[in-house]
Amino acid sequence: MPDMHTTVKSFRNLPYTDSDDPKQKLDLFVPVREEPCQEESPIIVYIHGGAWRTGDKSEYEFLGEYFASRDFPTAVLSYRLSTKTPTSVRHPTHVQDCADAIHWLYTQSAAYLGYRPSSIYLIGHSAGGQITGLLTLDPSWLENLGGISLWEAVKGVVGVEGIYDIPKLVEVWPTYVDFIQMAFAEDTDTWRRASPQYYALEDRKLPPYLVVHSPEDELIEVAHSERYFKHLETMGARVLLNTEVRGKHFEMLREKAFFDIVINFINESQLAKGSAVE
Ligand SMILES: N[C@@H](CC(=O)c1ccccc1NC=O)C(=O)O
Repeated sequence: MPDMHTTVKSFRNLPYTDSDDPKQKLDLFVPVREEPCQEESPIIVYIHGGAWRTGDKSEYEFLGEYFASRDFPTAVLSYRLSTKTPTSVRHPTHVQDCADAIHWLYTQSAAYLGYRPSSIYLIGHSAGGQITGLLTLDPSWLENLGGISLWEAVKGVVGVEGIYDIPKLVEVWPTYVDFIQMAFAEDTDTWRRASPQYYALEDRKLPPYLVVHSPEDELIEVAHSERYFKHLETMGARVLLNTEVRGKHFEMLREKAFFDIVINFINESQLAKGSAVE
């Protein structure tokens, strides 16, 4: 783990809806500043992976701690998983929960941050990459959340070893059909509609988008990210592909190189935003 900088205060298990389901909660990691800072930092939202059936925010505290120590308040989300067969939780519940969490952060997190976050950066790993992809490419998710549109507040997206094309994933890895059916049922049309690869933005500009994939990923092939990257390139100006962070599917998240490229991406996107001529 890289060195920490700023002291971090954390707030755990904040419920982001009225439900008392332990999965509809988030942990918030906030940099403690000695002096009020000039500019409001953007907030990072981390959406974990685990094939929509495993994983929990508690396993990714290290990411919240680290990004907050580098002055970025960070929310690490849990969302309801598709664990049992037959399952009651299926797509689009995962995406809906994460959209609800983002809405909560916008409307309620000022009590913890001291300001309302108007710039949001989404990071999604693996199954979380599917969720962040849909939140970005299907704007209906972040629009009309309690009468406000948060789509424009998303200033950048990082997809990390994401699942973007479910039919293709199952074609390449036939055994994955088990967890895909648990989360998306059997209908391959639903698989397609749940895949960011098949969405394109019309009349809007794609936010800056970084696609990261370790060449040592043992669970998803780099070509999966390359195809998604090519698709994004047709829609946006600032789309980046990085295949330099080493490490296996879950291990690469702890690499210093991973933290560095995410922080660079956010800093550069913030600068580009400031100088953008609209
Ligand atoms: N540990 C997971 C497996 C998993 O996470 C996974 C397996 C293959 C391809 C992608 C995966 N995760 C994506 O979120 C499970 O037990 O279902």
